[in-house]
Amino acid sequence: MPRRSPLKPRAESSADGDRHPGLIIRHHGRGALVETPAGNRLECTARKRIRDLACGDRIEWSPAGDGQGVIEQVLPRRSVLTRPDHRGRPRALAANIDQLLIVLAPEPEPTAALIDRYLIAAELMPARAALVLNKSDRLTPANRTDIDRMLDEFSALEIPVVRVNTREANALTPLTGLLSTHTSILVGQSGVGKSSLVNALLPEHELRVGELSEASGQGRHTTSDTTLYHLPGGGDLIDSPGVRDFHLWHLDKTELAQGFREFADYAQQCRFHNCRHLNEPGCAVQAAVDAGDISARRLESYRKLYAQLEAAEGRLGDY
Ligand SMILES: Nc1nc2c(ncn2[C@@H]2O[C@H](COP(=O)(O)OP(=O)(O)OP(=O)(O)O)[C@@H](O)[C@H]2O)c(=O)[nH]1
Ligand SMILES: [Zn+2]
Repeated sequence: MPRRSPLKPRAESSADGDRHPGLIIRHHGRGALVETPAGNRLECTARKRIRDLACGDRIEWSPAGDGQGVIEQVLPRRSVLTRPDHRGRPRALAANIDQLLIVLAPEPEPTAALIDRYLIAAELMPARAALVLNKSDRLTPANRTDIDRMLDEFSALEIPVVRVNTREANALTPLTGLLSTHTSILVGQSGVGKSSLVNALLPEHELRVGELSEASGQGRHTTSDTTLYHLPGGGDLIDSPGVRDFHLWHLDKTELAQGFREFADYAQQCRFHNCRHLNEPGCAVQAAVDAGDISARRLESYRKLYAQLEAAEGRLGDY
């Protein structure tokens, strides 16, 4: 390794030649808004061979004149969120997410089975998961007990749970804490308050969208574009209507058990190495349920999903 000359500090590039590192803030077709480590933003076009670019991708770019750049390479991703395009082929929507925040609320009434599905998605991405109970101002003596019981089951799986609302000042503090060191997305049922949370977390949201449009000089983006936001309290949020709508599109039934984190230690002890934990003899996951170490509801949820996957040949229905 040649030693760096103290007189010639490298530019912000640590890449070879005229290549510089960057982060995709937003992309549209072959173009993308790229942020440099110093926080500058420039419009770039991707080389033709780069097929699948996504918001959140770490890339290398080279200057192309006019203050614009060319994306030369996409660096390996730690995770990717895909959804089918109009032909049903998976397309990357967002990359390098490391936290899935599952938003729920007293209304619409949450179901544990739906949370299970989001948790499977998180485990398989892989990303850390946390539950965000929004509209905490709507908790009543009547609905609180059921919700607490449901959330306790997930807390026992060491999944963080926070209670927030978008109506009171400072009521988002537990959420900003969770967000601060991660690249997160907010997912959840319609009406739980995802848009309200994004607006509350990004008070200058509208302004920022305007700025981005000006920076790109293209005005090509629409409100449906997936965008990465740096949060005022630290951490990044990747958001778009498509991301919020996220659900599991494809899942192999043989992967399903990996989505139930508490099964792992027991599954190794099943009599058959390829035990499906359905009704096989010597199933250690079933034994753990009988011993009260795993929730019977979770195993039941797994079995229902397994049956659905088998019936639908690998495609999960909509949430
Ligand atoms: N009481 C109360 N209402 C809230 C809170 N947050 C959001 N709401 C209301 O809940 C409703 C749904 O909020 P949205 O932010 O549109 O929910 P969403 O999850 O984005 O819904 P979709 O766009 O359909 O996915 C709106 O009427 C909000 O005003 C909250 O903390 N407390
Ligand atoms: Zn088993």
